[in-house]
Amino acid sequence: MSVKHAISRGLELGRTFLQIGLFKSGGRVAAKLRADRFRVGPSVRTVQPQAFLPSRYRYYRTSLRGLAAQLQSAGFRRRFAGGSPRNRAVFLAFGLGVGLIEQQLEEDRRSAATCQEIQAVFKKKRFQSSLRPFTSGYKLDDYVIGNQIGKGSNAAVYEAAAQFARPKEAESDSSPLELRDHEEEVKTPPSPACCSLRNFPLAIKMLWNFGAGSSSEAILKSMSQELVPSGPLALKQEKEQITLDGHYGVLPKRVSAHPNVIRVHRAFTADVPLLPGAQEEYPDVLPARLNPAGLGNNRTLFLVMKNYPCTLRQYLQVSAPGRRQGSLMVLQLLEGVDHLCRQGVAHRDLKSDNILLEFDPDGCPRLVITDFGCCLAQNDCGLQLPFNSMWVSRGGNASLMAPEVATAAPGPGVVIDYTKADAWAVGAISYEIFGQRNPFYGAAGLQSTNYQEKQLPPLPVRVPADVQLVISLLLRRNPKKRPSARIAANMLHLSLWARRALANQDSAGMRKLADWLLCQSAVVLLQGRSGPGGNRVEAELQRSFLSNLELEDLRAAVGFLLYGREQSPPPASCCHSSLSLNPAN
Ligand SMILES: Nc1ncnc2c1ncn2[C@@H]1O[C@H](COP(=O)(O)OP(=O)(O)OP(=O)(O)O)[C@@H](O)[C@H]1O
Repeated sequence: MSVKHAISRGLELGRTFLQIGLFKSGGRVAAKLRADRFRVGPSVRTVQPQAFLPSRYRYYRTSLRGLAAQLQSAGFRRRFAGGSPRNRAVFLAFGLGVGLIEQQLEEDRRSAATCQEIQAVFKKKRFQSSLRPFTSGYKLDDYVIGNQIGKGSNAAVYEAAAQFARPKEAESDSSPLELRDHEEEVKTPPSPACCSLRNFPLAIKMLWNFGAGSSSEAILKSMSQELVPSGPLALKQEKEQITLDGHYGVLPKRVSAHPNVIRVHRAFTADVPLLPGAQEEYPDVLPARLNPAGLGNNRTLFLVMKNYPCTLRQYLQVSAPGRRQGSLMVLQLLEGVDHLCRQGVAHRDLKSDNILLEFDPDGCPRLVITDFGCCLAQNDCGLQLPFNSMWVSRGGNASLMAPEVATAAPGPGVVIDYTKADAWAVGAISYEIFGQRNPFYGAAGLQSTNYQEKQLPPLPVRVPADVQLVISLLLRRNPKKRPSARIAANMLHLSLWARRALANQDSAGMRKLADWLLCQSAVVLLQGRSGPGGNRVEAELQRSFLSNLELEDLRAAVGFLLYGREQSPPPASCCHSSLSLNPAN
């Protein structure tokens, strides 16, 4: 080998190591794609695309660090530096490569530290529920119950009010409980629905009790999933103690408050009352005391929540969200799902009826995931459900069951992983948000068990390309190739707010992104300080993003976005690939 050849060989190796580092910066996916085109010489292990899948990727990163250390060690130096000019040349070139790797690693460390610091600042700012702490409301008599506002297959929901929850205007003294939302000026003109919400700011869900018996403990145990979104004071303390210590087993996991997840403020058992419409609409589930032919038990569970103006389904029947508003709605669902996922909960029954909707002071829809009756919230096993018998429930709504759930066959050792199942359902619901039929509904619709990705109908052209990309990735059959709710949410965040930082991704890309993150953090902190702006949907979303900031997830999101843009570059005349910062869009 000539000296010239040795130098070029050494530089090639140096470049190889550097490039692997840079690939990492562009995100695993972009790296994987570029790796297809990238090969090094025969004496060095060929870098295969799958090397960039998470575990292998980590292996390479660790190996790189080890290799860097090894190269710098005295023994290695002696071996190369002391030899012929050719060896010295190789060593120098290696040294150059290692220096660059070190530089890259240092940059990584700085970016990771920035993310951690930002996360720590925003984690401290916990989401405040709309109800102030209060001490009463643990019995049905504490509430005035109005009209029925909804009914499902397991419950009827009624509007309700309580002395301690009356609207702010009616208050002369400071009540122990009030709805914070009333503190804000609502800009929308008053409508009958709005008046009803003012008179009845709460909603009470009365579960139908067939088989749980009539003891409070048995009811709480058999309907325990409904308690997953309940706050720490939702159950009366003695009740909580019984359920925690008694032989009925422990309460399920409970998730912390989040702007896109329903909050159950009170949960109690009481005798089933005869509420408006009961005899006509659900006579069979009434107890014999109220209907001699009824099959229901005498007592049941009641949940007290905030009363929302409508469900997502009802809203979409009368409104067509624009491209930006639609994207914000999809993003909220992803944030809600990510919040559940992080706390080991899978909803398993996401559909537009189970998503409630209200408006922020700017009129932007705020989406709230509700009805946890089918959720998976195991105290120990996380999101993996042993599926050893056909009697194990996979969840609700078979049409929106992710392929890995719908196709699972029960058997010994079989486990269903729900980690990305709700994210898949968000992908399907996104079609409805953008004015399309849900492709998995109806006799002629696709089946999640056997659809092919190419059969998915196209979304309207007005849907931004990045959002189309997110939706198509969420509907990937293979959960390993599907982004998590967090990564999909990050993609939308970046598309909405980091367009400039994302443009021209190069070796300084991560630095640009880190700078943008710092600016964004400052803006969001200032918004929070300047009053009600902090309650706006966009501000809540930005806080969610920053409080969950992880470098790896961010890189994966960048990688997916770059991959999407590489696949279908936007026409020069339009900027549909990302969402303009102009809220008018
Ligand atoms: N907090 C609320 N505010 C306003 N309306 C609500 C609220 N909670 C529920 N509803 C209405 O009541 C309907 C039924 O509620 P929910 O979905 O919780 O009942 P369910 O019987 O558990 O439903 P499913 O048939 O999906 O199991 C909802 O679709 C919605 O229209």
